[in-house]
Amino acid sequence: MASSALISDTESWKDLRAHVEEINKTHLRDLMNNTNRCQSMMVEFDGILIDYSRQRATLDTLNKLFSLAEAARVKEKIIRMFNGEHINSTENRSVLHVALRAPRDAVINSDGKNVVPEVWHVLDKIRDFSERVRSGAWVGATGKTLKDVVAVGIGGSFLGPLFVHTALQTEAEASECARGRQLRFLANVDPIDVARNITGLNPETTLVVVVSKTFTTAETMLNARTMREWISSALGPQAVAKHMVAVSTNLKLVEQFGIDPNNAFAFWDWVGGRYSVCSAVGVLPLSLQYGFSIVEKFLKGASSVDQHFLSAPFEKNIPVLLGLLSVWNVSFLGYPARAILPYSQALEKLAPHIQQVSMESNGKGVSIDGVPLPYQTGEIDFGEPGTNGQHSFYQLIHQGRVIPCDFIGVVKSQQPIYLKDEVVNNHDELMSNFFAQPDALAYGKTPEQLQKENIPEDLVSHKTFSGNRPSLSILLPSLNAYNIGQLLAIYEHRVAVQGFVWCINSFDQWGVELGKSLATQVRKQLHASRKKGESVEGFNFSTKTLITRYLEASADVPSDPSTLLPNI
Ligand SMILES: O=P(O)(O)OC[C@H]1O[C@H](O)[C@H](O)[C@@H](O)[C@@H]1O
Repeated sequence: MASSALISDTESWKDLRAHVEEINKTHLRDLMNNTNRCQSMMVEFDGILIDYSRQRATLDTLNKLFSLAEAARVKEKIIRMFNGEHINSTENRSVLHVALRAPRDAVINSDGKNVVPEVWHVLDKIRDFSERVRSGAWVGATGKTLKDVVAVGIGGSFLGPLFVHTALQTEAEASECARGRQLRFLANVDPIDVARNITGLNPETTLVVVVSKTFTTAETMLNARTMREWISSALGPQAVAKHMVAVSTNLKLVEQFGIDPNNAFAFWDWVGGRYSVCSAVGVLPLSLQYGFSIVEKFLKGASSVDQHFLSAPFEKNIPVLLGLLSVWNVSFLGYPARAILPYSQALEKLAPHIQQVSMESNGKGVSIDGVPLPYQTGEIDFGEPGTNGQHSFYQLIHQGRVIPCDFIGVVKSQQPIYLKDEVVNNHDELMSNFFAQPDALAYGKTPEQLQKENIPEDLVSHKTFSGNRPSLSILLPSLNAYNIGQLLAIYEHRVAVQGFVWCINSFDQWGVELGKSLATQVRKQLHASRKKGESVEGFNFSTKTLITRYLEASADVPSDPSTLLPNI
């Protein structure tokens, strides 16, 4: 395919378009009867079992998707990514989050230089620092051990670490290592988030980790200044050196902020924000909370999937298969959304994290060459743990819109409970739902079945389930640091595969800029109005009216305030 030609102009794409008609003649009820088909639609790697037999696809569909992958040069693009080529062309950068979890002796080049030694240099520094803090060798300004950590950051500097932290919190080994310690995340610029984070914390025993790739993100920098004030107003300005450290690619700005460069943990421009949880962004706060050896297991799990992604043939390659099936659902079957439904409360922050990984990566309108696309890219991701979601939005999934679902289950619970005299144990109860929901979606319930059950005629249509609703099931052996790393890497690479097929740049995010610059204009206005009483100018009627109302109704806000921090 010539670089400016669109993937939708290829024969493979057109073939899949035509194939939809064939698939529309099938029903999952019947497809599921074909054991050979179902058997070929299971794939296993490193303890993880994926069952995609409930996708609205046949083996023929898969072959056609493999042809599409070939037309889109997916294999070549994967290799180019691992080789450190500048596949993020609009920012002229490599995309090398795989190097963050590569073994110490691996060689991964960016711009002719092996980056793995730098990665391990920072990892070793984190191991050393986190051990000193955890052991009490590094203490706060008043000599007390720092047992609590507030990680200040937003977007990719927040969601991945929050996901992993939430998943580890109830894991036996990790929770033992975290005994007596707390890790909190301050993300939103809303002062309420500051209040929530500092409530119950003592500055004397708190370490603040400012996490920002750029060190310019408005929200993070204001929150960092707020936390600096919280520390210095309680302990004096000299305490900042002992109570604040940073993670960034911009070490110059870290120093300007007043953080000792020795206490700054670097990462690199070849790590995208939403792919940065395996850099110091996640590794530092998580190591402070759980110890480096737990976090190293997480990195190993991700690395295992990296190797699989690079080397497994496409028919057995989990991220490739899942990525291609997502493209099938979005671009051919026309399903714009995807539900991420982990049957594990520990995975409650998976969906919010994948929302950024997937939607910021693939929500694009032009090809990587800048050509407007005649097809939609990306999907609308949302999700909640089961069974909570079942009592909330599943109604729509069963009888309303068709939303392909990812069901994620775990064989061994992190926290088993057995009650004498119960029919099943608590985890089996949860898993009963995990196994039942995909079949309910796939098979549905026909009017004939309802009539046999003597359902009153006027209720038959209400109680009918059309079925034929696709899902896939991911079964993890357990949920420890290693498995969490595997799961993360599967989703990261799946998103990349989708972007490779759609021929977009999944690694830039220009769409977040416009809102930021308009906020700058509003910020200037609020400042001028509050300080100098200037009237609101330069906005459309609607925005002007709203801002004016806001200012008038909050006229009691002091124009030259003295410092006020939350006090709850
Ligand atoms: O880590 P930072 O530089 O503070 O960036 C935080 C976030 O900022 C923006 O919203 C970007 O779109 C995100 O991709 C990024 O993760």
